[in-house]
Amino acid sequence: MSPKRRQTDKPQPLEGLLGREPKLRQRMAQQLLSFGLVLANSLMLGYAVLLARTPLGWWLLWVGLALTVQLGISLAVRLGWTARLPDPSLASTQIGLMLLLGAAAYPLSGPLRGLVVPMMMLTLAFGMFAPSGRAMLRLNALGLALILSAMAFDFWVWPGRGQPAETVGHALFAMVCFPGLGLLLLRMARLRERQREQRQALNEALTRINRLATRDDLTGLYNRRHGKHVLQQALQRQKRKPTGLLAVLLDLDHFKKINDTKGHAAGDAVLRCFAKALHQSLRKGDTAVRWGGEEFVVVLEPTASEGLLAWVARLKLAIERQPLVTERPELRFTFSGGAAFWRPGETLEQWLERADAALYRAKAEGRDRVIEAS
Ligand SMILES: Nc1nc2c(ncn2[C@@H]2O[C@H](COP(=O)(O)OP(=O)(O)OP(=O)(O)O)[C@@H](O)[C@H]2O)c(=O)[nH]1
Repeated sequence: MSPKRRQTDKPQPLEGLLGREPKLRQRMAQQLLSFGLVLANSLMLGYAVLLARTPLGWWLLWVGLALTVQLGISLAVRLGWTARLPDPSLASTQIGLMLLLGAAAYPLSGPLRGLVVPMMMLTLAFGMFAPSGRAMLRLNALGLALILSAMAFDFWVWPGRGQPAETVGHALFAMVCFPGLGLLLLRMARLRERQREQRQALNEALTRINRLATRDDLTGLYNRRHGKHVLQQALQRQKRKPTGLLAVLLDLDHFKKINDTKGHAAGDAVLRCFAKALHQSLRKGDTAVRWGGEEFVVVLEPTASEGLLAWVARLKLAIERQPLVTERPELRFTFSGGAAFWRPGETLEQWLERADAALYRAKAEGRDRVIEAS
């Protein structure tokens, strides 16, 4: 089991509340933050409503609606209902509804109504979680339109309640601060987007580098260096729990002739074709390595039901079925092999030397055969 796997198997803090999957946990952490904001706003509005002698029923209605929005969205996110949506944390919907409630708080807050503008700006700060910079700007414009409408409504319903200059001051404050906050958040969204792109490019580069370091360019099989490492690992596993491991050294017959008579490109095509057949003939857990030139190493974990001969037959059949062989019969080729079971105590080099000696015998005895080392 890999260390990464073991780490995710560990119980996570607050797993029941936040979930297990990292992205879900991140979304739920956002929800907790927003829940705190709803509670703080409710308390602040309660104080403002008491001072203004606004009927308490309005405050209760406001708190009821705010908690319904908050709990409803948190529940939908936690249960994974939103996971497939373009905005899985429902940030835009939640911010939009909270802005509406924020604006509704303005006429309820009497002398403290000026506090509603920074309260709404705090809600807008959550716009950094909106799916795009454009969505965030739309929310900003919506917030400004709502608060200005709430101010106009307040002034129209209770014209004598506050100084007109005070309301104009609030409006000017909102008109400066909302777009300012929007621009700042937009800048942040762009930086995050660039960071995301750079991370993706880095991951792609790492995958490419990893492939270049471990794979053979022509055939796509493991290269010799990485193949050796994989073979050593297989040996270590055998030392702990010997289940039987068979190495087969394979070499194409008279490959030089193909190169000399049909050209180097045809030789390359034959190597690719052989690698593909090899790949098709192997089972999960078996390893194929381009050892060099036209030489390959295969490590098989033989089962009771299938031995070396059965695998060789399958490889030959796979070669016969390759389009290169069916379409260009003049490129038909054979291979020779030397096979050796690993013996306890043997090093990789000793093991492969025995396979090599068996391959030498296969060549000497007329090629197109696989011989098992004694
Ligand atoms: N086209 C191509 N040829 C390669 C590549 N790597 C090695 N070779 C050629 O493989 C040939 C190997 O030839 P030899 O070692 O003489 O072996 P052979 O002709 O297969 O003869 P036997 O092994 O004795 O059956 C050489 O001509 C190399 O140039 C490659 O990547 N592409």
